Amino acid sequence: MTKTSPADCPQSSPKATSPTGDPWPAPLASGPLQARVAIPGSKSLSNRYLVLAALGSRPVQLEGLLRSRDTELMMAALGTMGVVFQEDPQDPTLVTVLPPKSGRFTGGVTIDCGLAGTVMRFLPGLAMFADGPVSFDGDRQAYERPMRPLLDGLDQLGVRVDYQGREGHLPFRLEAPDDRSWLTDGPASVSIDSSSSSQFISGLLLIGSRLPGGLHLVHSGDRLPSLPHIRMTMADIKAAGGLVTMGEHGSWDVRPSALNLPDRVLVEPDLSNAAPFLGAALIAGGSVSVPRWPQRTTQPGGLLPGILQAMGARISRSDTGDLTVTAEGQIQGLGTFDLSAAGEIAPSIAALAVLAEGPSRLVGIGHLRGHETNRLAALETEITRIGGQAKELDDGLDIVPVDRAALHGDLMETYADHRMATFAAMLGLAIPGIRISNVGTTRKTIPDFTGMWTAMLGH
Ligand SMILES: O=C(O)C1=C[C@@H](OP(=O)(O)O)[C@@H](O)[C@H](O)C1
Ligand SMILES: C=C(OP(=O)(O)O)C(=O)O
Repeated sequence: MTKTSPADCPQSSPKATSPTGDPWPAPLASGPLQARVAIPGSKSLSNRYLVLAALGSRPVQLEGLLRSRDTELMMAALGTMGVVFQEDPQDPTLVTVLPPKSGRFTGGVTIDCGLAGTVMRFLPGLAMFADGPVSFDGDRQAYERPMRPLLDGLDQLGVRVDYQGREGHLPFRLEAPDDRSWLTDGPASVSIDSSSSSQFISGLLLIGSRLPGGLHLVHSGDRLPSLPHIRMTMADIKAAGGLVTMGEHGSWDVRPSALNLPDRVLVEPDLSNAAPFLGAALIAGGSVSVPRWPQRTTQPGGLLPGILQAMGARISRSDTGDLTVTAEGQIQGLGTFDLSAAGEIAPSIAALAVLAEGPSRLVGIGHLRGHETNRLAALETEITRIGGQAKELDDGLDIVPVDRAALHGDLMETYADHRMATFAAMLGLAIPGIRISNVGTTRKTIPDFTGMWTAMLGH
């Protein structure tokens, strides 16, 4: 094991750079596919396990950890706050997390969130348990992402919040309350409107067990996206020995308890990142398999096989855990389809919808305007750019197929958004002449997207 101390952790933001030249000519599929693609670890699970391990009191070994920009940012941030990581020299995805012995995090530090929602929404809560103020900053583009509901929640727990730019946005500085005696009186009551991101709820649930009287959390908004991600947070807290329950009307109770994940935790592959690869089988025909597809999962990507089936794919599973998508190259439109549970796969579904035979109206995803970029605007612009037809709705995106002959290649923008890059690569399988600007932005959640993509195509 190589020991990494906070001082060894990269302090500057791991950047998403293009390894393959910019722009990248997206490869066309020359025929039906026959590929098996191993998908790296789940971003959402990796960053939850890193945070839960940091909140514990014993070493935890994570196996199959995603190593990409979002997890590097998380590890660098936790390292700055006093967590130590030991990485296996032969396998960087095998990492042991050693939480601070004192149970308190190092304050007086600045956290770089990059553009990672899981870093900017899961780490502010840890400032409650730091021995000094903690400042948060990130990419310029991250300044656009909503933060206020989380910080309002922390304010209700007595945290002093100082916005250093625009109110409700990064950058900001947090200082834990001096007087926490009232937190022992019973569960701390917090009420926030989490309709713009489920990550605010997850970020507060993650620290609820460490509050002396626990937490009673209420969501006051009229809709809540990405419920599977909230259930994932609850399942992971329970796996660490925490006690958390969800009420019927958007409320949660977390009992005070120690959090300790099992000594060794295996991270599932990122099922949302499987979407472009499995979707490729629908576009090009043939079959694509993904190994280690879990039988049961809390990931919203678990909904993917059903969605691809609705678009015309055949789905099969092997005894050895492969999930295989097989198709003939025809794609059915989805009609009106509520994607609120799995908004992060919307760009991949949108690419399929552009090439489908019937229309698709993706709804329940207005919150995508606060993702890495305004994804609804970005998808409309990029689909229109290549001759397709798409229209932003209040709550989603309307995609009407056009004749394939009307679709043409162009230089597609990615807006520093990994999923806009993989969306463009999917279209590039069927539309000649697509070039992708800054394809290296895929490093946010996939260490080597272009390598995996060309290998899938047999190039
Ligand atoms: O908790 C998580 O790991 C995530 C929750 C979702 O956020 P939103 O609820 O903001 O969509 C999802 O889109 C994001 O990619 C990851
Ligand atoms: C919305 C996403 O990421 P983040 O975790 O930065 O919110 C995403 O990966 O699609």
